[in-house]
Amino acid sequence: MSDFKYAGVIGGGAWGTAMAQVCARAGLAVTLQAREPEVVEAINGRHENPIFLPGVALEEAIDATTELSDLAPCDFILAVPPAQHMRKTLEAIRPHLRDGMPVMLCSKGLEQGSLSLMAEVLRETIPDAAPAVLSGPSFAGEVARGLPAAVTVASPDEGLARALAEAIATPQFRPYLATDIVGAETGGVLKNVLAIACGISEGKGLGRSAHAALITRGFAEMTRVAEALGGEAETVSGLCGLGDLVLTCSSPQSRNMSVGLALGQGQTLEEALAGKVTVAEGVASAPAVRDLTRKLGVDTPICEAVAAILAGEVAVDDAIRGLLHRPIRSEH
Ligand SMILES: NC(=O)C1=CN([C@@H]2O[C@H](COP(=O)(O)OP(=O)(O)OC[C@H]3O[C@@H](n4cnc5c(N)ncnc54)[C@H](O)[C@@H]3O)[C@@H](O)[C@H]2O)C=CC1
Ligand SMILES: O=C(CO)COP(=O)(O)O
Repeated sequence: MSDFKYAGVIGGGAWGTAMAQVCARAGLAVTLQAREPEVVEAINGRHENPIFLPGVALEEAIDATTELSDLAPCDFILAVPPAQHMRKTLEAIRPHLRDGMPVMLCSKGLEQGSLSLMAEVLRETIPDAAPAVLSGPSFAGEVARGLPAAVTVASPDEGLARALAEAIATPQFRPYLATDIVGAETGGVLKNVLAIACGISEGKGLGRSAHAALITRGFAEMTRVAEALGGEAETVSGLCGLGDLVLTCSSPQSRNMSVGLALGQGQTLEEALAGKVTVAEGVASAPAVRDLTRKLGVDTPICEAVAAILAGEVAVDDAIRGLLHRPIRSEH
């Protein structure tokens, strides 16, 4: 049995709310910090999050607040803001955390500018935190409704990964353990960019064969990037890599895939994102992934094509033509 009894969740979006739900179902006390007072009011008063997770009845045990200081007594933190806001979020929570606080990073993105994964951002902002990563195929709506899901919980401290996993596990939410946080994070970053590619393919009506080719060649890109960053191919072959790639590339429930779908159907990026309060992380991560892989000298043609389309540097049809006209090469 884990000693963790009290979880603090930062971020009242769909995934932060779903993770608070998981923690409450696992029997933990939970405080969820959200930026929006109306989200806090709805969670505490009506046990729902109508802005980011509409239509889901939330556990009454979830206590919401706008104040990061209210997370001070927690045994561990789940950090779930959009990746581009992770640094300032961690800087803001830092004064309220005790030394060595376990922080489980649940966001999936690469920081623009620094080209840092979230664990690097954590190391720079709260150097004495004990890092962990939670990632895997898990749509917030499904998880929050109690449908089954399995994820990777990774930490270089195997004992911490186990303690966190045991604390949050329920019969519906099954964590597997890993020690490779670089691999675990890289999978989550790239699958979002690759899901945009799959959405574009779907929107253009390119068929199931193209879809399978994109997933497979995208997985090759993911593996190369993870290894170049010091992660392991075995990690990305698991839930946090291949598993999440398959999920996110296969359902318009994915915000990333649906952005791609809209682009493939001829919308501009501005049109595809118009009026959305939710985040499609691949849009912000794609240029950072391109900068990083060029720096690393890793070949990622699909991610490059997505970055170029999103930046308006190339038309969708030209990007597809470019991918299909690459020189014939060895598959492995
Ligand atoms: N929704 C899902 O099914 C899953 C999402 N994730 C990851 O969780 C992370 C958060 O995504 P969601 O909870 O889905 O978000 P969301 O799209 O439901 O909501 C947007 C979130 O962004 C926050 N936000 C907006 N502007 C901000 C700012 N300036 N500073 C800080 N926060 C700001 C909002 O308060 C809200 O919490 C992302 O990295 C995503 O990839 C991971 C697994 C599943
Ligand atoms: O990460 C997710 C599922 O594992 C959610 O994907 P989207 O952010 O594309 O909706």
